Amino acid sequence: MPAASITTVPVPLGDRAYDIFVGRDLLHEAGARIAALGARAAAIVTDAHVGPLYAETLAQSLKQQGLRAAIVTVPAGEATKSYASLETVCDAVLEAKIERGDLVVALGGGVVGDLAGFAAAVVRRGVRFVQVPTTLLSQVDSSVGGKTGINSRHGKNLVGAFHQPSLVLADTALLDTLPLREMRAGYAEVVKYGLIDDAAFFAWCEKNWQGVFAGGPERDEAVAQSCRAKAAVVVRDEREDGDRALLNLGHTFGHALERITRYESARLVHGEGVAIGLCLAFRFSASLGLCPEADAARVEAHLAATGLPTRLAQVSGGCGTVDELLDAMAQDKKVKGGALTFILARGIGKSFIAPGIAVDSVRAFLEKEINASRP
Ligand SMILES: NC(=O)c1ccc[n+]([C@@H]2O[C@H](COP(=O)([O-])OP(=O)(O)OC[C@H]3O[C@@H](n4cnc5c(N)ncnc54)[C@H](O)[C@@H]3O)[C@@H](O)[C@H]2O)c1
Ligand SMILES: O=C(O)C(=O)C[C@@H](O)[C@H](O)[C@H](O)COP(=O)(O)O
Ligand SMILES: [Zn+2]
Repeated sequence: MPAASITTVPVPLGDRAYDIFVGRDLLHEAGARIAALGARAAAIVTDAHVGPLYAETLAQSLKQQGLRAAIVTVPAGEATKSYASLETVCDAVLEAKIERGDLVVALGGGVVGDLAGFAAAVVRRGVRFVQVPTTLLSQVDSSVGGKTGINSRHGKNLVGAFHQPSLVLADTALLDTLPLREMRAGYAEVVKYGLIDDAAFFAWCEKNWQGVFAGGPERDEAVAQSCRAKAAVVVRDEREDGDRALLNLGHTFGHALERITRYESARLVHGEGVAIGLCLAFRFSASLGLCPEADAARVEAHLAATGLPTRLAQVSGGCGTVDELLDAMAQDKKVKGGALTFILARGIGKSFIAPGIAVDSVRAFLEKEINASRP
């Protein structure tokens, strides 16, 4: 049998440089790659869905390399990015006697990665961590770039730290067990890279999305290309002093919806918020005369074709009032001097950072969007 092909994406961040490996069946050989980091023990943090599927394979692979491995399991879902779960994970990592030279290994989606990464950032004032992302979203986005954190009742990801992983192992075969809803959610972040600055990649997505979902070679290609795109931005601007904010395309609206739906995964998951947010960002840009209406329509048509929500009316249990949406957006991390910053677009692949957006123009746009969706 020919060896499965593995793509390596370097993230050259000086003394925080690391590699992302993308390919099928990386989990079985994960122990050797992780052991090469020189730790003696690892705390594998996972969730209640992923743990039973993959944690034992990873633990065995680590043990074969002579590492001590403990497994810490948290509940699945966005509500787990909380102060309470942070305490649970930090205590469990300490209980497992993980030293500074050891590792926290995040085995799961973005929820586990963000939570475990933040625990690693603060336990003993910083231990190293490895990302083993198991959702499409975490393989193409959250495992790369070092943003870690939890949610607050005030808003998404408002408590956190930049803490880069030491290694990312994206085993695309693990996505074979991912529910379709979560595959779609992750796909919204794939499309985002095309919309930011790569119109050719967006066109590739329109043509190849079914292969990505089905697990053909297109899946590995989409994951590797997304990681290359994200790594390039992170290397330019690790701590979001400038360009990195482009990765927030669709998120000012999306994060507001996640707060309004109280981080209840049954109502809305992050990628669905991003899908609606991407469409809103393009329609808002069109309403300001910045972007052709046809481009906004093309974005919506593609996301809708994959089964993603694209309109506020599709938020289960309601999207809240305009005032509630604006109130949630006021806590966005891109706010400067009280003014909103949006990522807007002059067209597909032509996104830009737009500071100082008047609240009144956002209000008028949202009123129109909400009224348009009334029966
Ligand atoms: N740090 C970053 O840069 C960054 C980037 C994007 C998103 N995020 C964050 O990531 C989170 C969303 O991550 P997500 O979409 O991966 O959600 P998630 O972690 O909640 O995972 C989605 C669901 O899929 C299940 N699951 C995971 N892998 C599976 C597998 N292989 N087989 C079967 N089930 C599996 C999980 O248990 C969960 O129920 C949000 O909190 C978001 O804010 C962070
Ligand atoms: O890595 C980034 O930078 C991103 O903005 C990627 C986003 O997809 C991700 O959802 C991120 O967590 C949002 O960051 P935040 O700073 O707005 O919380
Ligand atoms: Zn995101």
